[in-house]
Amino acid sequence: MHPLASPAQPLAQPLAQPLARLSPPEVVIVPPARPIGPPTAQSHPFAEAYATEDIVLQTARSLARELGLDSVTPAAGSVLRLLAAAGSAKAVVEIGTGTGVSGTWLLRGMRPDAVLTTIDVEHEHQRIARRIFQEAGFASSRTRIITGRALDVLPRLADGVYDLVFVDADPTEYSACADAALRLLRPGGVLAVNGALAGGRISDPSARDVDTLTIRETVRSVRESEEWIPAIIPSGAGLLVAVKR
Ligand SMILES: C[S@@+](CC[C@H](N)C(=O)[O-])C[C@H]1O[C@@H](n2cnc3c(N)ncnc32)[C@H](O)[C@@H]1O
Repeated sequence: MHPLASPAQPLAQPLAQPLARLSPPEVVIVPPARPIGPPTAQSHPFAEAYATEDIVLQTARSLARELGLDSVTPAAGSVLRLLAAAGSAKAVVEIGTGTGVSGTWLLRGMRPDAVLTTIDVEHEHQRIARRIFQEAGFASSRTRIITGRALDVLPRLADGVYDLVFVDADPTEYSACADAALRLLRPGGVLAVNGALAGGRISDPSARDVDTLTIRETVRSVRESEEWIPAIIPSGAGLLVAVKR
């Protein structure tokens, strides 16, 4: 187990050494030779290699792998950073903290005074993410880390004040999360949903598993809604992005 993942080492305490020196060789990963994450024909190797990750992101990604989590790929992370920067994002909601890969990319695009509200049902994942955000240089005031199920937490968040909502948790809840995003976002705010290509199954009519069906329905309803200006970005597992009119 990676030292940062050990329950015996409280992540709330500051690191005594730089993160690079804490990482044993087996978890210090080199930039990928092929796309990370679920295989998709659309995720281009050059786009993945173009988005380089530092030791903090590499460590967060490595810890996610140990926990069996799929983090956003570097290319998808760079798109999230771009969306946050393009919108001068001051308030962002993330559904699915994981170990903090996507959160770190988002924070790096957000304004210096911006706050990331990140939700996850697993406290253990968030304990690691909190430490990753700290190691990435973000003050604790820059993150609001809420433990709970997305559909329980989202109704408690304020209407119309968020610049970006990123969804990367339970695919069967994607439609409900997109509906919640419409309420949470200001006009001109952006929704981004990870996994929009459903692992390459999105356009395969014979794929009728519950995750694919829900993702397909979310992609369709966002495209047909008068309230969104949508696009699919085929980076990583695929991002459904949509601007709220
Ligand atoms: C794919 S991982 C997120 C990865 C993260 N976005 C990243 O790129 O670093 C999905 C996360 O969603 C969380 N999750 C699953 N179902 C959830 C739910 N209903 N509400 C909140 N979080 C949930 C899991 O515990 C897991 O940490």
